[in-house]
Amino acid sequence: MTAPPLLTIDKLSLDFDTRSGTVKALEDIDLTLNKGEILGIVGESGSGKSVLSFAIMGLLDEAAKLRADKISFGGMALNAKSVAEMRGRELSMIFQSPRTALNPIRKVGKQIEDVLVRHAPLPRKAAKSAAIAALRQVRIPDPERRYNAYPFELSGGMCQRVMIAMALACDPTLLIADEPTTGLDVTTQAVVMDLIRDIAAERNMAVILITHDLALAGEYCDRVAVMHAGHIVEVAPAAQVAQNALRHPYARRLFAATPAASAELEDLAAIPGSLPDLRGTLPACRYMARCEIARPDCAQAPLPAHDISPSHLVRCRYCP
Ligand SMILES: Nc1ncnc2c1ncn2[C@@H]1O[C@H](COP(=O)(O)OP(=O)(O)OP(=O)(O)O)[C@@H](O)[C@H]1O
Repeated sequence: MTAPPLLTIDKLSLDFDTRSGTVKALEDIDLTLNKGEILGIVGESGSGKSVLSFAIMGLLDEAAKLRADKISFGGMALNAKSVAEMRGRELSMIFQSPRTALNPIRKVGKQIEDVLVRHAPLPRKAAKSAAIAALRQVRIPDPERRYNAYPFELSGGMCQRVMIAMALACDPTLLIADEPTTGLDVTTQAVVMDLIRDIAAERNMAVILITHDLALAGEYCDRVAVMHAGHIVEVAPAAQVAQNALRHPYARRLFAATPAASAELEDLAAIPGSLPDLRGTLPACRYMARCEIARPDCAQAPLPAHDISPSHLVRCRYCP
């Protein structure tokens, strides 16, 4: 018998009420994540990757209107109360720009200690050695000395490792990593991604990797979900990325715009057209205005879900 998924999301939609109208940021999101699995969520800027992770983490602002048939984590319904209890413990998140996420005037070791004291919870006395162990686990050389460093004394890659140490301090079951390698040079990106992958494997921790970079997701993830304008348009085993076997016209464009193992934002801009305005009336397929195979009935709901295999799903009426 197969184990139930760690995370299940059924029919999640998210609107933001703004002065200029309702932004339909996410619609009909279905997603599962297994224990220990690494799932990449890929799409260009504005496709909804971050708001989806904020929805899972319960970090949405008051203008957000979230609806879902089901969001469950570890067999429990995730609601405002349960997610607040799990955040920082079972559920953890790292963001891009580690330098701005860290407190500039507090030693990095103390910042890890703060997390341990608040969430583990550990007494302050025991937290110092645990913080040093956490620095060692993210392969920071000479962790006893680095415990006393301020963020400005560390490189961007080291700061990101400190952020990872903080996120992992309470041994989460799910880590959401939102563009964790943005702003890092290519070698440091690989070091940080190898670290996340290795720790995930050691701890059987699930990871959601949010990225613009389809090649990176293909390399480090087990499965990849491609997002466009608030829809998940394709979910496939990551091996399909390297084999250029994604089917959705947008996913194929995204692949074509990924020149080698590292796509830059500018390369992704090579996809023709732009994201639709998410306020007002939208066609069922939000990609149709940019799509070379669209037909008039692509505007009609429902947006079909087409199973290529049990692990490969595409939401497109006409892709082969
Ligand atoms: N608080 C908010 N109020 C109104 N609209 C919002 C709000 N937060 C996000 N949005 C909209 O939701 C959509 C998805 O945004 P999101 O930040 O999740 O995209 P993204 O794919 O993560 O982009 P990026 O890669 O640039 O971070 C965008 O159209 C954005 O403008």
